[in-house]
Amino acid sequence: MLRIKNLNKAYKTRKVLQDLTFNISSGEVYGLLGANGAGKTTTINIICNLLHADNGHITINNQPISENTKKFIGIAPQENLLYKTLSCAENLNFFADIYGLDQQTKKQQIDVTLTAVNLLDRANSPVETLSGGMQRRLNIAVALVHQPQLVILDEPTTGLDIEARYEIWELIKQLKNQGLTILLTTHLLDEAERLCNRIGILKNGKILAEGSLSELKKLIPGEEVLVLKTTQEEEAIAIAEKSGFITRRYGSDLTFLLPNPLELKEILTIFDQIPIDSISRQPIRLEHIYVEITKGDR
Ligand SMILES: Nc1ncnc2c1ncn2[C@@H]1O[C@H](COP(=O)(O)OP(=O)(O)OP(=O)(O)O)[C@@H](O)[C@H]1O
Repeated sequence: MLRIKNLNKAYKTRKVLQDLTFNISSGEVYGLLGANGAGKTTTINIICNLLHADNGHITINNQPISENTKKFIGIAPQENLLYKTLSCAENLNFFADIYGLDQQTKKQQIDVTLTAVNLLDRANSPVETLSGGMQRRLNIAVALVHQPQLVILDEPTTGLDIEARYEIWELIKQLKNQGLTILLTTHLLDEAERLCNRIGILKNGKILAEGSLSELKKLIPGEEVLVLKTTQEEEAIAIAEKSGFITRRYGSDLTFLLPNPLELKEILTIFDQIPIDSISRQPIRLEHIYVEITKGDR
């Protein structure tokens, strides 16, 4: 549905997108994962025709991005785009008018989207009386009201408490189950892991790796992660490397990538010469993949 090929964008001499290439198929939730400044918002602004790339190709439904393709896209920006003194329904009415919905479709779509984001009972409440989580859900409703084919959610849970975050995740899962195509940008790895069919890891305006979680796992030289707490870290590293483990640090945690899964008994035998405060085996997660993939490109 969305095809992006060799997109480049620079602000003066600063290259922000460098041959950016990725596709999103219909019905897919694609996660664009990147740290602050990776180029996520710039990419979104180009997709929405708010910004022009210096060169490259970008199409939606095989049509080059233009004013005409705006109707295919719904965007929930990072900062809520809502009128605080207007009610939920009035906000949706305003945006539905911008998209040119007729009276009947508009009325119907306001009800449908308020129901989808679980705010029908707050239809007449002014936005300023809603919680932060509710406002974020309404911000997503604005993106849905004109029945777009592609919905862009730009860091939809940033700044929300965990309960509100769970509500947004549930909402995104529902939209996914309805077959909506979604581009989700986030720097929250567990968010991408939970919600996305495919993930692109973006750094300095380049996709460093892309695929489903299981495809990305194959890029990692390990089957399992071992987190070890010991007062004798140097000795632990020497022992581990002799056994073919790969040493990594995630924050202050001493961690090893194990090329093959081992029984805990076998692991304890390997480290039996040093004191161990704690040891835990974990499956490879997106967090580990992200660090592995981005570390060589810092
Ligand atoms: N109008 C601008 N003029 C100059 N530089 C800009 C402009 N907009 C963005 N940048 C720079 O381009 C880079 C990419 O920014 P962008 O906002 O696309 O990143 P992002 O991945 O969305 O980051 P964040 O998660 O912080 O929103 C950053 O280094 C940013 O400082």
